[in-house]
Amino acid sequence: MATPDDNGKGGTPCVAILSAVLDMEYLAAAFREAHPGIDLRLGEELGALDQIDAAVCWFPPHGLLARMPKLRLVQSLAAGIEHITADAELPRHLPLCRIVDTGMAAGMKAYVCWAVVQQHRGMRAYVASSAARRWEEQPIESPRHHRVGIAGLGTLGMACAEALAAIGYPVRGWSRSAKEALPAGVEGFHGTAQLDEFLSGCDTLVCLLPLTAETHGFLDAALFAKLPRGAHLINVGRGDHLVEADLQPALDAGQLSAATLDAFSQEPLPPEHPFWGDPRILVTPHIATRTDSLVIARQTLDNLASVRQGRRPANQVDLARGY
Ligand SMILES: NC(=O)C1=CN([C@@H]2O[C@H](COP(=O)(O)OP(=O)(O)OC[C@H]3O[C@@H](n4cnc5c(N)ncnc54)[C@H](OP(=O)(O)O)[C@@H]3O)[C@@H](O)[C@H]2O)C=CC1
Ligand SMILES: O=C(O)C(=O)CO
Repeated sequence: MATPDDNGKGGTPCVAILSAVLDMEYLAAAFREAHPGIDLRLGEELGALDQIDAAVCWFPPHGLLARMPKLRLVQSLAAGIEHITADAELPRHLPLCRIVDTGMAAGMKAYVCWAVVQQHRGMRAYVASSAARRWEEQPIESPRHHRVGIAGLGTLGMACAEALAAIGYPVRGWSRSAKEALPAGVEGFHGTAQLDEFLSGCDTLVCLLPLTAETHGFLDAALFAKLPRGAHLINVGRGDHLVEADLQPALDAGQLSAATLDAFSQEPLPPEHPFWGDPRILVTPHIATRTDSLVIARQTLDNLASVRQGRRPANQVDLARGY
């Protein structure tokens, strides 16, 4: 029988917020708002590990989850989960869930549309001409003539495809499996057999794949060679999708014209990294989108309640598939 304290979800939840790379204090208030009285553990204050029911993670310290014997749920605070599955000791029998959220999709749509338009319309030139008080037009090409391809037609890729089609770009998407229903103006491709055909029609290529064994190093010289000459690359997936050493040679050769990158193999991007200061490369510091803290807290607590009630939690990852 549920008590008022447990909100009908089976006892006061004990939730750990774990990260080896970020101060997670910012999430605490949202968890307390979502469940006043929650037993929250974070930072150095994890207490008895055998009391923890659920762990919310962003690059959790390796080996720690395996030392929580009563753990029932591993929750990524992000859409991606490779930062958790990289832990060789991850208890793989437990449900691992990720965040799926309309607010996150809205942020990604805004970033990707901005990234496409800023390059296609030459918007960066206006920053310079404005500073120099010059009234100077860049060439205006109709979006109808600029084909945008999205590798990864999942929650975020599909939202971006729909948004780009709505502002007039011919859009194509590539996924592992065939899509039965696609938004108007979006053409679908799937599997390795259709990859080359997909790439041949991408004046801008957006990477929105999850990072898996199959997609690691996806953006390499061989792939760039299959794009139309002068294509623009946008990587909002993960840094390790890109073979970083292959990017500047492709730009030097004119095979690519520009790159807008939000994710990097090493974050923060080290100060000596050659991408900094290259006028053809626009670097943003992994800010394409974020999830509202309260959404993370609510999805975690709902998922823990589901697990406690013997139900499948929402947005559980298929660990065999890797996403
Ligand atoms: N920069 C940022 O701020 C952020 C980056 N991200 C990144 O975006 C990624 C995508 O998120 P989301 O859309 O929610 O993920 P989803 O799991 O919803 O979608 C993944 C898509 O990739 C496709 N895919 C996976 N593996 C392959 C493959 N081997 N070949 C072809 N297609 C493949 C899937 O195909 P199918 O449909 O057939 O399953 C699916 O269409 C995240 O994993 C994360 O890395 C996410 C949020 C913020
Ligand atoms: O949700 C994700 O996977 C992110 O990268 C958020 O920054």
